[in-house]
Amino acid sequence: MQNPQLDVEAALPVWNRLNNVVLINVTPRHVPQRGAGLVAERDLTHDNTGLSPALARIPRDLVLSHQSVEEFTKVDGHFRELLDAAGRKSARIDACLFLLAQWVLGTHSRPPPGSETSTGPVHTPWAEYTRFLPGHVPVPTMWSDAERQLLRGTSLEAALTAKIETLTDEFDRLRTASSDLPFWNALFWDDNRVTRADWFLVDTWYRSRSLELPYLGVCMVPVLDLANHSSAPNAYYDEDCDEQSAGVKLLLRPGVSISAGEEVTISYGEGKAGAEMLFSYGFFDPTRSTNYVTLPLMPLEDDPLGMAKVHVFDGPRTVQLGRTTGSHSEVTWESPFAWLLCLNEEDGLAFRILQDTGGNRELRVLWQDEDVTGRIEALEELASSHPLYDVFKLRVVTVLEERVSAQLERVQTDFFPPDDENLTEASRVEREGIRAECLEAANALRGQEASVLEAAVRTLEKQKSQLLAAKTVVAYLGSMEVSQSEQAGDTASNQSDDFS
Ligand SMILES: C[S@@+](CC[C@H](N)C(=O)[O-])C[C@H]1O[C@@H](n2cnc3c(N)ncnc32)[C@H](O)[C@@H]1O
Repeated sequence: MQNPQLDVEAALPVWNRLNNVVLINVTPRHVPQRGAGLVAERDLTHDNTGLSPALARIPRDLVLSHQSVEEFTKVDGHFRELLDAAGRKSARIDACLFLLAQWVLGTHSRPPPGSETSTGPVHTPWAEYTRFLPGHVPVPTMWSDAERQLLRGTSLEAALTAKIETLTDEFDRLRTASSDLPFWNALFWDDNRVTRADWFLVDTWYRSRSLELPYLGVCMVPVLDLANHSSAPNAYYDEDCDEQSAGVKLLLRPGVSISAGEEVTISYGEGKAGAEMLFSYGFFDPTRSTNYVTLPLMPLEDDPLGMAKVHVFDGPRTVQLGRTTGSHSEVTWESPFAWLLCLNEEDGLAFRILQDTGGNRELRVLWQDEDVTGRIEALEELASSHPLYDVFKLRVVTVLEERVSAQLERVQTDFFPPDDENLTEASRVEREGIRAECLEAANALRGQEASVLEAAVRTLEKQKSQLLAAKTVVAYLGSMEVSQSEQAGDTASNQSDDFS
């Protein structure tokens, strides 16, 4: 969809006045490399005493939250029809539908002939506000195919493929479901006004501009969403629950001074991994982002219980590797799912199907004959008192070492396949139209993840050697060898019987 973007410097002050948004000593400005931002109009100081001075106040009724979308369905019958047809599958989809509908209404002010009724369509301040939002956000869902290839081998690869499939599927379903609704058919699909790229863009707005508030939950707050991120922020936001002034406030941080012309920044979340920052916001600072890498795990190939394990496990089917700043050798890992993958029937893990009086069937998990269905994430703790705990841990460490080593090899593989040895990396970048900022971000992520994975392999190898030397493990492996040679002996004697 064509999105004639409104200029924040020229037009946002008018929108603010019309919608009771108050900016105090700050103003919207274009900021180099970051799109729009908020900038101090004069020197600001918080001397650590008294209340934090407010820099912006946004009324609560402007906030786009799950609750506000629900309330909106009560006044706009057309929108209610749209949400019902889309199936109300998640708060994110509903919020994105609200943004899309308001954006289309804002850019095509005339609704389809005969469609105006007492119950809609309703223009909200968002119909205009969406026109201040950027037409491009540098998150990888908006990258070209060639640019996305740069992320091969990083922890983002699988997440990105899954996200693109989800968004494509959502768009196809939306199109099918709303084509039967005359109002939305005329507004969205006549002349192919709304495209798949629009749905991707709306999702990007929501992902890169929403924040979490204690009472309103995940929401988008207009104008506050112009604040850019800094790892040393000078402002923060808070919810104002006072009935008279209910809304969201941007406040100066205690002990902070901002000079006139300086940017006002907030934190998008401390301790976010580089992959998460790139995925949600389209940028990250490799020197500041936390050294976390999260890798998906699959059931072991020959595990007959693999499907059942996936079915009963509600948590993330991943391993999280973390290296804290300052320590360059040790990596901690956490993976309740790996414990479930590595325990088996002979260890005391069992599955039972329970059927209630209504005929409903449910899969339950037992550990040492005790029902632990609600506690599967604590399997390591449950197994810690077992005499073979070190043997179990050796299995987990071995599986993780293989997984991490495979990922490391992949992330270190050249991402330009050698199809033409005469072409340099630079000429390939140019030929495939890869933008410099995508190459830079992907390289930074690959470098950061490779270094965490290398350290993780070293840690896991060390843990494996220590476990292999543990008394219980030595005794267990010894007993396994004896039983294997007895089996081999039995086979050999059977064979000699056969041949005699
Ligand atoms: C909540 S919006 C902030 C307003 C935005 N700059 C705009 O033009 O409307 C978040 C987006 O701003 C940009 N951004 C924010 N902080 C940044 C930073 N520190 N470095 C680079 N880009 C940043 C990214 O594109 C991010 O997805």
